[in-house]
Amino acid sequence: MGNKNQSLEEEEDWGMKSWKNLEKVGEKSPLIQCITNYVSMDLVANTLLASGASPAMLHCLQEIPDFTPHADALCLNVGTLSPDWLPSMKSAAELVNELGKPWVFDPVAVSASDFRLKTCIELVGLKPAVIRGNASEILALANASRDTHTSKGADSSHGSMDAIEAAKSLAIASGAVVAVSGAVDIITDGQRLVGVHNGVAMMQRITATGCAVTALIAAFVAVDPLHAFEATASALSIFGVAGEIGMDMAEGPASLRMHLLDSLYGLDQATILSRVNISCMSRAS
Ligand SMILES: Nc1ncnc2c1ncn2[C@@H]1O[C@H](COP(=O)(O)OP(=O)(O)OP(=O)(O)O)[C@@H](O)[C@H]1O
Ligand SMILES: Cc1ncsc1CCO
Ligand SMILES: [Mg+2]
Repeated sequence: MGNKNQSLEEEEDWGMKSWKNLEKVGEKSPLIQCITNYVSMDLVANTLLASGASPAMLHCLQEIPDFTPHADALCLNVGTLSPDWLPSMKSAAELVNELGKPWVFDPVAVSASDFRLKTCIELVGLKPAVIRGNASEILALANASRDTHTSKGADSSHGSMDAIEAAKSLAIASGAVVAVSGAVDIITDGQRLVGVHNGVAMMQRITATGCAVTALIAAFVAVDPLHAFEATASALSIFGVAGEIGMDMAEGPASLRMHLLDSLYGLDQATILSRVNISCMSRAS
């Protein structure tokens, strides 16, 4: 009985936290600089706009000193990595660090090549506030030094539950909050661990939904930088709820993409309070 009440309170609390974070994004319209892959640029920008944030897809090294100080958060994504973008990524991350603003990292297909793996390890060294990947990516990043590469592409060949220990060890080693997306999204700071039970499987059939939710995490962390763990879980849950509502109207991936964005734009407090499903999974010892 006690436990049941406690878990009910936690669920209500997460619903309200998620709503408050989304409301703050709408009120403050944080400016999110995204250095992201070519595939994802459109969906990332439109996801941020639908949530109330303001996207800027600038990646030119010469523009970073002028522009990046105006950003409220930075999102880096290595999906279509090339050596000429790397100085921009590093310079932008270093600048936001100096300015005390958060940045969020998406290690897309981290084990596709040695160059990408080395780059991702270097970027993790630049202290992202949050790292979000699918299970294969988080496993590969956490195990990088042990050379246990398994999946080379952008899609996951593991379930998120397979990556819980990897996520915890990556969080402890990097100091970042680590999120593993999947049927249940896992979020940990190395101590706390929650699962987000929102979303629909069809979201995997739209390219760059992972990249989009990473950018949404950046917007949520921008408005609550001292609570990156809560901001990350909220953003994943809100994006999942938008997917669930979108799926009620969708006939396949293309219409889900449209309805997900419309649903994200239209979310209200009552819907969020009734649908956010985040539960405490364990406490690391
Ligand atoms: N089986 C599932 N059931 C419900 N939601 C899911 C499922 N799989 C993924 N999602 C949701 O889809 C979104 C994208 O997660 P996914 O793990 O597919 O990212 P990804 O592999 O990095 O995608 P991409 O690289 O294409 O951007 C997340 O919001 C996640 O919660
Ligand atoms: C399919 C794909 N390839 C490189 S980036 C990307 C988008 C999903 O991460
Ligand atoms: Mg991805």
